[in-house]
Amino acid sequence: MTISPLVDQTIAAIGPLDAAAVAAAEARQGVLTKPPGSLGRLESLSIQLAGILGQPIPQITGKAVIVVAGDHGVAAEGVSAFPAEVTPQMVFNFVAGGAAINALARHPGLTIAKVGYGAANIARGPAMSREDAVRCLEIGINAANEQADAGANLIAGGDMGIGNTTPSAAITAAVTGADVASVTGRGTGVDDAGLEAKIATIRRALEVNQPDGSDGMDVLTKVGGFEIGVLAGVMLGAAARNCAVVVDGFISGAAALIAWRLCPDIAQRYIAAHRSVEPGHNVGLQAMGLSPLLDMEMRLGEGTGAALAMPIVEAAAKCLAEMATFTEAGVSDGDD
Ligand SMILES: Cc1cc2ncn([C@H]3O[C@H](COP(=O)(O)O)[C@@H](O)[C@H]3O)c2cc1C
Ligand SMILES: O=C(O)c1cccnc1
Repeated sequence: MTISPLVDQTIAAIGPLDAAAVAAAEARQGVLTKPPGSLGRLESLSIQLAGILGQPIPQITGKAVIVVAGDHGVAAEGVSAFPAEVTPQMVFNFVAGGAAINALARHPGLTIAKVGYGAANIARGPAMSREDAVRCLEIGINAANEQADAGANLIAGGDMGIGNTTPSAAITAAVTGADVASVTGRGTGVDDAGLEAKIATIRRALEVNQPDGSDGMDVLTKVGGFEIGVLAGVMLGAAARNCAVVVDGFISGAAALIAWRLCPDIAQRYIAAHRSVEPGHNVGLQAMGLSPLLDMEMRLGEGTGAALAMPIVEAAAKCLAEMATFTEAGVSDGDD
């Protein structure tokens, strides 16, 4: 399948994990001064990181959260508890440093890479043209490359886009085959009637568009969104640079599903940060074989869950790097 030279090259650069680094990290975990396995998921995380970064003792050299905003024509169907104007208003808030993600990752900066004035209403037709979908992926790849060039090797995406839990649910249903009702939540907080109407809107979007859930480009074009496409590109770009991809909440999870359909090997480079309150998030994570690190009962997006999980990933790397071995510390191991 050919998407564009940049996207094709990026996908081709994403291979399986570095097996030698994985084996070395695994062996080292076995001789550090602790009962085997006692650091639980910190151990498996450190081993996964070794494989992703291609380093027997992986080092996090920099972190980045790339927040992407997009408007959604489907907001006109009343699927959100908030009006679409909130999206650009929140972009100003991000730049001013006043959003939740600013409190967790304090380095505001704005890049303008406009795809268009919002995705079209998916309840009536496709979200975007194929050209726009390609452009989204390329913008994301370039953004990830910029961060990797600046030294980041732990990269997350974050989203802002009123209405975007609707395409995210449509994507999750299309890719996983799950029933729409099981992957649709209240987003910003729609009431019971709003939730029923939202489910009906998502069913309509899938009926009208008939996305092929095995084809990431088809899903993005028909029931995606601009920020979701850019986030999928960020993930592809980061993975191609041997960076770890920290997956945030429901919208990032939907983007991760699209990138996974474009490149199945990428899932090994995903670290699921947290379990969103949105029920579809866990469905998507499970389809990719991922288990989230945290359950903070969050449902915000913006990369907030990913930012919270990053110190845990760093802790995993530090334990592997900095702990003494039984021999070094003169501590008797279990065989003595
Ligand atoms: C003030 C505000 C800040 C946000 N930051 C992220 N979201 C999140 O909520 C929205 C998705 O929910 P729905 O599909 O129900 O519209 C997205 O903008 C998402 O980024 C926010 C929402 C609001 C209102
Ligand atoms: O899980 C998320 O990322 C999420 C959930 C609800 C609304 N916005 C984002």
